[in-house]
Amino acid sequence: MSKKIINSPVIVALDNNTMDTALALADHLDPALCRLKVGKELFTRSGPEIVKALHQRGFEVFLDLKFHDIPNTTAQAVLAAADLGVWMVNVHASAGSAAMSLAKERLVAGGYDTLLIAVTVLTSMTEDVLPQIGVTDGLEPQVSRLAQLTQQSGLDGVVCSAQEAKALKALCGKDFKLVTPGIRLPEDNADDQKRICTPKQALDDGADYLVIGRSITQAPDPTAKLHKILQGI
Ligand SMILES: O=c1ccn([C@@H]2O[C@H](COP(=O)(O)O)[C@@H](O)[C@H]2O)c(=O)[nH]1
Repeated sequence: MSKKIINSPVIVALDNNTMDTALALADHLDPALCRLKVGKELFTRSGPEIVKALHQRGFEVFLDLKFHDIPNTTAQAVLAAADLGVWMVNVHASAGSAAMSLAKERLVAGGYDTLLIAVTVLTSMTEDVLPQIGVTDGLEPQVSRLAQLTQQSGLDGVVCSAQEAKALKALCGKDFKLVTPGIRLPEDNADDQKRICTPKQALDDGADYLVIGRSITQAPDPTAKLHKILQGI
C-alpha cells in the first residue's frame, strides 16, 4: 500500500486487546486521522501478524516494545521491527548510548526509514519514586539527561510526559520528536498515569505526537471520542 500523508498527531494505543478486538477497533478508525500503537500485550498475544493486518488497513504503526538489553540484542530487535515496516519503534534510553547508537547505525546502514525513539522516564512515575531506581536529583534532570543522551546517540526523539515538552524542545530543538503518552481530557480517569496533560496543552507546549489509549479505546464510542479530541486541537 502506498504511503499517505497523515497530519494528525494522534497515535491510538491498542492496549487490552486480542488480535480480533484490536482489528474490530481499527476498522472503526480512519488511517488518515490517526496512527496506531501496538504494545507489549497485543504483540505478545498476536505477534507480527497484527502489524501486517494493520498495515493492510492502511495504518502506520508505532511498535512500542521498549527494548532494553545489551547493544547487539537491542539493535537486532530494532532491525526486526524495521523489517516489519513499522513507522516507529522504541528502546529504553537507560539501556545506554552504546545500545542506542548501535541500533540507529544498523537502521541507517540497512536503509530503513523507521523512526527510532527512546523512553526517558515512564509517565506513570513521579519524582518521589525515582530514588527507588537510584535517581536522587529529581525528575526533570533525569528526563533531560536521558533526552540529551538519546539525541547524542543519534535517535529521532524521545517518549516523555507532555509536562516536560516545553523544556525538552528548548533543550533539544524543534526537530527532535517528542512522543507523549499520559494524555487525558478533563473528564477522563487518570488510571495509572501520573504525569498527565490534555491534548491541546501538550501540543501547545511542543509535543509532536500524542499517545492516547484508554481515553479513546474505553470510551463508549471510540470513533466519536477521537473526533472530539481532534476537534479540540
Ligand atoms: O512513559 C510511557 C511510555 C509508554 N506508555 C504507553 O502509552 C500508552 C498509554 O495508554 P493510556 O491508556 O492512554 O494511559 C500505553 O500503551 C503505555 O504502555 C506510557 O503510558 N507511558
